[in-house]
Amino acid sequence: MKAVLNRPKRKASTPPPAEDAEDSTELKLAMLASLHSDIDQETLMDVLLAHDGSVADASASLQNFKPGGKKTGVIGQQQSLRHFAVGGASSTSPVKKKVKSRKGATLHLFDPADVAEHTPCTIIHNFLPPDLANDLLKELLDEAPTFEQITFKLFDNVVSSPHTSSFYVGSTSEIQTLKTDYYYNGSKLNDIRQLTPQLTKVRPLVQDAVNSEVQDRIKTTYPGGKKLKYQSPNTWIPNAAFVNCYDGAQQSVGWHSDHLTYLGPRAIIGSISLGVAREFRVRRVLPKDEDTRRPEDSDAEGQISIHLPHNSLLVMHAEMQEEWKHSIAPALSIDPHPIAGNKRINITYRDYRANMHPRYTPKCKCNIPCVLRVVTRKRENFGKYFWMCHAGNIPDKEGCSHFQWAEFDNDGNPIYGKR
Ligand SMILES: O=C(O)CCC(=O)C(=O)O
Ligand SMILES: [Fe+2]
Repeated sequence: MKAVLNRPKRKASTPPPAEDAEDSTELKLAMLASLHSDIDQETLMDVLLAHDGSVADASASLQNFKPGGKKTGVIGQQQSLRHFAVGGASSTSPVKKKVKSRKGATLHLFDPADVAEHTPCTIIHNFLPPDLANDLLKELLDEAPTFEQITFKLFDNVVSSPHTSSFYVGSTSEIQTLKTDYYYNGSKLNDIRQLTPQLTKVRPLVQDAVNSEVQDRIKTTYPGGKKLKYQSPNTWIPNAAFVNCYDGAQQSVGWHSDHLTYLGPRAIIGSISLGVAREFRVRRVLPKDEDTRRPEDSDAEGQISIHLPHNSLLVMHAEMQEEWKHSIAPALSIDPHPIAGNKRINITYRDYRANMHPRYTPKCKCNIPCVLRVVTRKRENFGKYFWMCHAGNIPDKEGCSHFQWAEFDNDGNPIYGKR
């Protein structure tokens, strides 16, 4: 599930020490966002930078901030990057000249060909038969009032993500297993539900579409048409669905990447959007070592906004969780949806892998199964996976400093050598 910016400060630990600093900007950003939920993340980031990373100073200067001047917040300006490509709007071939993101500016993508070219995602518009999409939406709108906000520990505070969600699996025995064996942010989850009739009906359609998108992606994008190291060659089977509800323009989810602990490396996720159209922002994560940082890196980290209309399926491909972060940005305005009003429902279908069950994964000194993470800060170990203690995410608990490198075979199957 997601790593919703939930890294508390830890005491000195075993390597890689640079990971201690990981996400510190995002933590600060999340803190500011929870204090100023009406202000968009781009502005928060600018203000944070202008105050040399001091949350207190940035927050003080935001007390009198009036949202509105900088951005319209309205989705729907640009149609396709291909209109700007060499060869003009009539060209049907893919863009040859890469249009890159720029630091400080958001590149808005609406066209599936642009999304496939510039991000690790592909998108299918009008994915479900219209009536099925509406039935699924109605069913989940009925469920949503009982969803809860996810709370997480940020430094010494417990904060809530500004949206609600719930977690669904196929059978009562799976619910039981998830409740007793699995940990999220160091604790057990209580709200696990059985897949609803429409979620069950849509599941095989998502499975087929995602597997076929993955095959296409391998052919068109990865060098030599070969699957990536660690990418599973197995059929992707969505046995869990995480459902989010965003009620109104201000509800959002901060920058994060989804937890790999139960999905394994190079996880694939199929994400359906229903109701109000919102912006899904993505940005690349590059190593932050001062000495090896290249000037072009900051532009490559510029944010890209993917427009997610009602009844679209977004596939997050292999490199998404390791090398990119994503968020649902707060909007300044939204177009109400005829069925959902101001609400957006999102379903992320996921494949919980049997060989990543917590009965197999390493345990830390707190006797809790470790969380799987990936190095993103240091160029030296960039992309290497490791297991670490996440008991520190539990309010009032310290956690231990357990760390060990994680090993996988070429197909992404874990190798559990020493425990
Ligand atoms: O609402 C969305 O489209 C994304 C939700 C998300 O990132 C998550 O559930 O991890
Ligand atoms: Fe996510």
